[in-house]
Amino acid sequence: MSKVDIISGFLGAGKTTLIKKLLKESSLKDEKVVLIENEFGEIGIDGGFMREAGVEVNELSQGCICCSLVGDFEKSLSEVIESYHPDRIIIEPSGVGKLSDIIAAVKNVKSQELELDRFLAVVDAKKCKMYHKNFGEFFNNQIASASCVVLSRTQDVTEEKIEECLDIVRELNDHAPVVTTSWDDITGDQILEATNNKEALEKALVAAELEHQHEHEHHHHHHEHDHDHECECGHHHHDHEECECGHHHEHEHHHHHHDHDHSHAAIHDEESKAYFDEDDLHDADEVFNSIGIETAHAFSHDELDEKLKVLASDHSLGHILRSKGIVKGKDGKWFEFDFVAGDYEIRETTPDVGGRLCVIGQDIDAHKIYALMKG
Ligand SMILES: Nc1nc2c(ncn2[C@@H]2O[C@H](COP(=O)(O)OP(=O)(O)OP(=O)(O)O)[C@@H](O)[C@H]2O)c(=O)[nH]1
Repeated sequence: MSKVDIISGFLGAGKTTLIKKLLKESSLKDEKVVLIENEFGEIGIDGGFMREAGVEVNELSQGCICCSLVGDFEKSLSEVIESYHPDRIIIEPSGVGKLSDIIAAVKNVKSQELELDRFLAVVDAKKCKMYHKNFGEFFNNQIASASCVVLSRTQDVTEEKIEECLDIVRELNDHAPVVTTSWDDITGDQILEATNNKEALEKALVAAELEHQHEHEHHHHHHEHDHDHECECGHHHHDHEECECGHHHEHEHHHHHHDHDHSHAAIHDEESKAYFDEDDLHDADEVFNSIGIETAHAFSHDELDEKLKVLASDHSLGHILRSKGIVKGKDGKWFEFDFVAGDYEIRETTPDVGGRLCVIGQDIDAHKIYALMKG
């Protein structure tokens, strides 16, 4: 029997950091664990880090999170069970994945060998309010469907900010225990202990089912009305479906009618209006885009710092929400960096097989970003 934990959280919330902490400091370290990551981005960055920690990583291809997830993901999950018979499977969905979709996909796997154990939403206390306003469709779904909510970066914010974050969480989810203590002050075991709540799990399953039904009905409606396509082969079918003719039909982006200048401002202005209409549901790849860059350039610390500053401040590049990477430095050094909605950090690290980075955001200008970050 393999238990399944899903660790969701918006872009850069701290999912990978939390998983590492749990694997190191909690009873999970004595279990045979397989991690499944579903990265939204062209280059897997975390894979290398996690392999260092001795965990199997099975990265799924990027793409439409909602639809392609189901095919690829269920197959991947079944394969993992058959090949490894792990005690536990930890699923780290893409930051823009909807938790209710992942839960539904896991429930779809017809295996007696699976038991859903916990669904976490990691919520960045620093960005909670802004994400709630601007990306509620994705962000709120993760919180609403969670059996436990773990706030991250609470050491960086005021008590008021934590309260504000709690209010947002409680508005969406009244059953999940919420961890508000800074991760530096508690052990992985304490966090894991807080997430062992069967009653919250039952309620989360019901909440996720409702969220999913809402999505599903919407998708049907959506597809029936404006997303059916006639393929060159003469077949009529929905977007995202691989036709028997082998053609994959890119969906059309009907939703990009937003005023870009307004939205550029929106992400930096907490009081601005929500980006989406409440009832208009989207797939992640209609809303977010990403670019992966491989580079052999050796960056000086200052140069990298300068480039990340530009990424944070130059709105003509688009709304940059997340970037991470490993790049070669000068004098045999290597750097890894993390950029989350305007905040970033650069750390020295050990050499890797090649420099690579990814940038994820909304309406991003891939050419400009490439020119900036390639080196
Ligand atoms: N000290 C501390 N660092 C945090 C916390 N949460 C996130 N971080 C840092 O934030 C950055 C992003 O964290 P990740 O764990 O990579 O976030 P993620 O959710 O896995 O990111 P994606 O996979 O890109 O969505 C890293 O530099 C972390 O060290 C926290 O609560 N405490």
